[in-house]
Amino acid sequence: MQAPDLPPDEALRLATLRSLNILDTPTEERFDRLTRLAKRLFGVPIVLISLVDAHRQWFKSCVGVNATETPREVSFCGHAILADEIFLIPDATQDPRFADNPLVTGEPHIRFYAGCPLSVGVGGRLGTLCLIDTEPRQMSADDLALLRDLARMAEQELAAVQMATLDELTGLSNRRGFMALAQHALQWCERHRQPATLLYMDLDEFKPINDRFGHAEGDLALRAFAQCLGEAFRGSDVIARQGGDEFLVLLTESSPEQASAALERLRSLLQAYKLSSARGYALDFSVGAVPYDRERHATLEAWLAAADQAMYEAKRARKLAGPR
Ligand SMILES: Nc1nc2c(ncn2[C@@H]2O[C@H](COP(=O)(O)OP(=O)(O)OP(=O)(O)O)[C@@H](O)[C@H]2O)c(=O)[nH]1
Repeated sequence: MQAPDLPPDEALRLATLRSLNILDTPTEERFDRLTRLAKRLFGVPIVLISLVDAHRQWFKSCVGVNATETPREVSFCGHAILADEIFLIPDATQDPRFADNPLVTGEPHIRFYAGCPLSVGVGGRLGTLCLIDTEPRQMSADDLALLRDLARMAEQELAAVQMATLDELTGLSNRRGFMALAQHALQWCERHRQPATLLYMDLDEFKPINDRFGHAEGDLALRAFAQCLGEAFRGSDVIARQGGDEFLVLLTESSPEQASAALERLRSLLQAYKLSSARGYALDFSVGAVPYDRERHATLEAWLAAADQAMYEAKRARKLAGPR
């Protein structure tokens, strides 16, 4: 048996998959409708929407099997996500990569497999819509086109899941997306005994920008701030717009000193933006920076509350100090 290789973009692929916060969620009619439809149209006993996680494939939707996941190393879908085209195995018993695969020699006795990769944006191939039969079979050009069409519909549903985690104005994660990504990032830091710092930021004097220059200018300012965040922090940091003029950054593998250095970078970028854009206002912010402490922060929510409180105190101190 040949276990599937890892795709070159595995890290981005897994980050995208996890940011959807879809793994281990309950069944949903919008996905089940597609697998049922494919089962009827192709007359196969098994159809799956399979998402390929680090060590397993997990089924967002499945008809014809009771399992909800299998190890990645025995999965056909692990192979199917390595290329853009449909991965077709007319008879697994005749294919040296699969003839002794336990899913072929045992339940569910796979003979035929056709998996169309599913992508969302540029995040890589997250999984497949796949057809499985216990008899060998072939696919016509029309069959292949139909499977592709159904896969595009599954991708649209996945994209809708992704949209629910994004902030439309800035393109950053929204709070929901942040909670999902931050949970994974924090677990990673815990496992690898790495420090992490949470930044809770609120723009200063943002309302006057709206009031003086209009809401559209306020939107532009929020987008400019988001852009500076993206440049100041690492690609692996979790950056989100919490709502209104509040932003969150979770810095992983970062000491408090490294977090301070990143904040200094951000202030320099904002200063440069002010000078180059000449829009008649500055973008400044108050921040609460709280290093992760497993004793004090039992949950992500508790950590966020501590950073919110620290931000509030920083803002109050700034207001007491008067205009700068
Ligand atoms: N343009 C724009 N404005 C927004 C958006 N969301 C929230 N706001 C405005 O952001 C402002 C946030 O209020 P505050 O945080 O109290 O304003 P502030 O002037 O920064 O106050 P301080 O934080 O005390 O300095 C409100 O006026 C909201 O109407 C948005 O998506 N676009």
